[in-house]
Amino acid sequence: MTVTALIVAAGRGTRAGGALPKQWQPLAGRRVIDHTIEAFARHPGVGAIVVVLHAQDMAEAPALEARGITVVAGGAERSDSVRAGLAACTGTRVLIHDAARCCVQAVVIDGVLSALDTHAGAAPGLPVTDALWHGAQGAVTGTQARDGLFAAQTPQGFDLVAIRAAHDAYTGPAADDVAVARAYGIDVAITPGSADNLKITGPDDFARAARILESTMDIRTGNGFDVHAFGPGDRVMLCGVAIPHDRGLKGHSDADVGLHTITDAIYGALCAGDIGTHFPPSDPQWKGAESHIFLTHAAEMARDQGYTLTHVDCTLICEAPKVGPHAAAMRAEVARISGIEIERVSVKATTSERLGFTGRGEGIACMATATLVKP
Ligand SMILES: Nc1ccn([C@@H]2O[C@H](COP(=O)(O)OP(=O)(O)OP(=O)(O)O)[C@@H](O)[C@H]2O)c(=O)n1
Ligand SMILES: C[C@](O)(CO)[C@H](O)COP(=O)(O)O
Repeated sequence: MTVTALIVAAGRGTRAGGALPKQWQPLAGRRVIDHTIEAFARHPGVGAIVVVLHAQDMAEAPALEARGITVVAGGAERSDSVRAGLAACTGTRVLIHDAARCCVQAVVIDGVLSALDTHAGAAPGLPVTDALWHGAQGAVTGTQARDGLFAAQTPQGFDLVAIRAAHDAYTGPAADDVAVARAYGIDVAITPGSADNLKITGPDDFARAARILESTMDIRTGNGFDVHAFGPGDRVMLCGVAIPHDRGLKGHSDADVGLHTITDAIYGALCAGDIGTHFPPSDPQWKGAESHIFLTHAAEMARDQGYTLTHVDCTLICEAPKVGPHAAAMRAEVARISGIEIERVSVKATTSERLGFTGRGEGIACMATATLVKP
């Protein structure tokens, strides 16, 4: 059974407020929609992902498509967006999910997929546990029995052919895809929902979603420290930038002490040894190597293990050369090599007040930290 996750993200998020529609707002280190996509991308039962975007957000499409995601334009109502997305789905089953439910856990997806073995439709629901009232003008006007009532969540899963036919036959507003399915006669099982599977709707929901995501995240910090001695030369490589100097740095590779230290910080966060583990100095192929090779390797290793590099802080310790005039270029180079935004990279420098080996101008030391996050 091939399952496509259909993530609807074409709403404007008017109730949530903010400068951007809620799915594009930052939350716990990445955008809301990225958490949602990641939840399905890492689920072993999901074979393909279709994302429905608002026409004004189509500039985001190439980056999503580069991740193997199919992107289509949505419509004025949620049901229009679902219909547009269903046309692009492949396989036999579909999980229709709100981009705004970015904390969805694998166990909720598992429950829906299992129920689809015996039903044409399945969706998570939470039994209502609070007392229910009718109200008007700030006063209670009646009560409502809660027996048999559920709060509906997504993903709502269906046989693809059946839900396409149901949407084609449906007219008028629909609270969700279960309503559309039932109107067509599709039998829908209720599977276990989760209080954590909230839909970001109002401004306060961002903080709640961040707490949920952060409580399950694997957040790691690694540190690195390296030293290279000065030797003959007319420039030094620091954080990928060649800086004219009256001496060079000695080393087996290009001796870029900045990139070596950041690379070690990432390996440290991954508990993956150090630069010498992966690029032994005894191996002649790394003689004179450009150090971006090492940082690229560490950053890819982190990505392959599901981590996002969210921050790098690097401090160079030397009396000379002066780092300040080159710090912006260094940040840009570290960001480019590691594949992250420049705003996530800090490069700064200090002297050691003429004390010690750096103070005597015998070499350059460097320390760095790297933060990795896995949702
Ligand atoms: N025309 C629409 C409307 C909604 N959605 C998506 O449907 C999900 C649930 O809808 P809701 O929470 O109501 O989102 P918005 O419509 O964006 O919110 P608001 O009503 O506050 O504007 C969201 O992921 C939203 O992006 C969509 O794809 N197309
Ligand atoms: C589909 C849904 O998430 C089920 O709870 C919900 O109905 C969609 O959000 P909206 O606020 O009703 O548009």
